Amino acid sequence: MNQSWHTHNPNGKYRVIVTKTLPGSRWIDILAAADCRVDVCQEKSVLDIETIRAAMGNRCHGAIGQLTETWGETLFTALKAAGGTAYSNYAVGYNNVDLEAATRADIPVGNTPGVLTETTAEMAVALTFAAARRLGEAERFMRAGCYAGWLPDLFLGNLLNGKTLGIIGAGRIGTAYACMMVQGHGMSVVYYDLSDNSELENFVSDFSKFRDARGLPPVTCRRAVDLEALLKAADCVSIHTVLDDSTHHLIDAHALALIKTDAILINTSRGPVIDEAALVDHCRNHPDFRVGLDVFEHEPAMAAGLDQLDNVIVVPHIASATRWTREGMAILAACNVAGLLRGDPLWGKPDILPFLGDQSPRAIPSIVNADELGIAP
Ligand SMILES: O=C(O)[C@H](O)CO
Repeated sequence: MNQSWHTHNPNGKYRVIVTKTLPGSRWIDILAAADCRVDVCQEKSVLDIETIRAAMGNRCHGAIGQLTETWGETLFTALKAAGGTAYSNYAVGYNNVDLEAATRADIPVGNTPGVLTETTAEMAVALTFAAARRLGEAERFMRAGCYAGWLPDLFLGNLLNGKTLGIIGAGRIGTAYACMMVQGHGMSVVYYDLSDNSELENFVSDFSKFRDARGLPPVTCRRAVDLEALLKAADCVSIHTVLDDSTHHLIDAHALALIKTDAILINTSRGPVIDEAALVDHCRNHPDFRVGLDVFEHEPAMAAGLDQLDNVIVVPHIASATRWTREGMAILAACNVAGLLRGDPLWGKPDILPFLGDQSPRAIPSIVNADELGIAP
């Protein structure tokens, strides 16, 4: 351990390493109250596997890692050998974690659901409007001193009200985003998912009745028969799926060619769901096609040419970046590790917010390989 690590509660019985400083301080109190010594890496750069393994040394009971790190066979074997029995990702997504390797090492993997839902959905909304109304281009134009007076055709964009929204992945975040766009902007929804989302369908149907009573046109929600049907129907496609083998490059050149040429494409899930080189080509050839990206295929790099495209707005993977959410993620990750080390039961309820109250429940909020390990409630 060198000076880039900071230690809290040095005499704690368990040793937990945390590979980045996390927002807030309550997460440290939670781990300290569970008798953990907490070693926190102060480096901003992404830690490689060797550095993390060296930090574990031969005594490490738990770890909190980042979505930018590859947690696979090497690290889980090392964690187990160091006496480790607990890992939590500081993220809801866990495509950076080899769950089979963790399960083989008998290590439960925690994640941080429930506190990112609205925050990420709000960013998807922000990107949708930024793309539809060309905010990036218009702001660059203003800052460059190009504004010479109001014009009838200056930066004409797309009206979303009354249009069709295509949701790829109607889970927690996709559903929250869909509700915001239906309720706020009168959009109808077509979604692509492995299962029916009757809650979303019922919400839209009830909201349509509310609109009807006010003399407003109906809104509808239906599950697409396949991805092709969604891509052809939508005026705005927003990606909310997990990244796995089945969704890698789900949006490739062929899929892009099916989307309306003046539609909007938003991605706040994981970069590799889109073939980014194909997207650059598509945007070059279709200037009215507009895109908002929070995530990138080879993060932090962008595909060559992406940064030159006026019809693309890009932000640096900040969809969950509100103080409340990032502090909440830290609390959930700490509760995952503290609860595992203490031998608490799994929470098993969908409402995760009680963990953010003054007194977190004596339970483990969320373990993604609980079934595989046979520890599901
Ligand atoms: O998976 C996640 O948690 C987000 O991508 C980062 O907050």
